[in-house]
Amino acid sequence: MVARLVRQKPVCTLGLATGGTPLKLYGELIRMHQEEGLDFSRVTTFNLDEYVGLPPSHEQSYRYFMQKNLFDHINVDVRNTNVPDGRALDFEKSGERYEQLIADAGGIELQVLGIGTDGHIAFNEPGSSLGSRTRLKTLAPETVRDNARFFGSEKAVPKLAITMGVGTILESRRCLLLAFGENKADAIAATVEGPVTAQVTASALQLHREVVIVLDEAAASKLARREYYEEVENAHRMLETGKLPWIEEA
Ligand SMILES: N[C@@H]1[C@@H](O)[C@H](O)[C@@H](COP(=O)(O)O)O[C@@H]1O
Repeated sequence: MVARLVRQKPVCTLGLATGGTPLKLYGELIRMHQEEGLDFSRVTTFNLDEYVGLPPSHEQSYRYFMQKNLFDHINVDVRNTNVPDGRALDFEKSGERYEQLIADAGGIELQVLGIGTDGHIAFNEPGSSLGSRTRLKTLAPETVRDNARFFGSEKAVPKLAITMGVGTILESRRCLLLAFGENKADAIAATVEGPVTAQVTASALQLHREVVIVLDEAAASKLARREYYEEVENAHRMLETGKLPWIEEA
């Protein structure tokens, strides 16, 4: 989906995420760049979020993550890559500036998303306004616990982040939500089949006009309507091949 967009629309704006989840996707984009010449030279990127207080050189900062896992290996112009400034002095202004940069770039064409175990997207923790914009956010205790593995201890995890808002994400033209592993199963079930609620900010995606969700079996395991989703996949496959069995049989 990402590669198709970059091929079809070389001048485009991507929204990117961090965390373990999108690593395979980034690895594949790097491979496609190196082996197939996938061209990122005119692509602009906006990342979802950044920890407060970490300089770009800090190994756990999201800027560092993006350089190491994607930007340093493709031909994107680093000046066209944007990550919220975790060391801004005035977070309100900095958030507004980030929103303006996104607007100036014509909005985000495709937003890549992971999901927290509490159902958050970016760092929009439970209780975040579904209309929120880029701003400062306090991390929930479960997020601090989840991320302690990267920092060595819970104490070392930054407790604040600057993050795109749910409202910002809802304005992207398309979203690609990725979730893998059993620990995401509850959050995915709540996101897809639960009510739209600020307690599970990913559930706001139910209001978005175009979201594709890619799951492994484990992350999908608590969905009640799995059989139907499999039918949807089959139907898409049928459309691709142009073969509709019920017409052939008629
Ligand atoms: N702010 C990020 C989210 O954008 C990400 O989706 C989540 C899940 O991370 P992982 O993919 O490592 O499970 O972690 C952090 O909270």
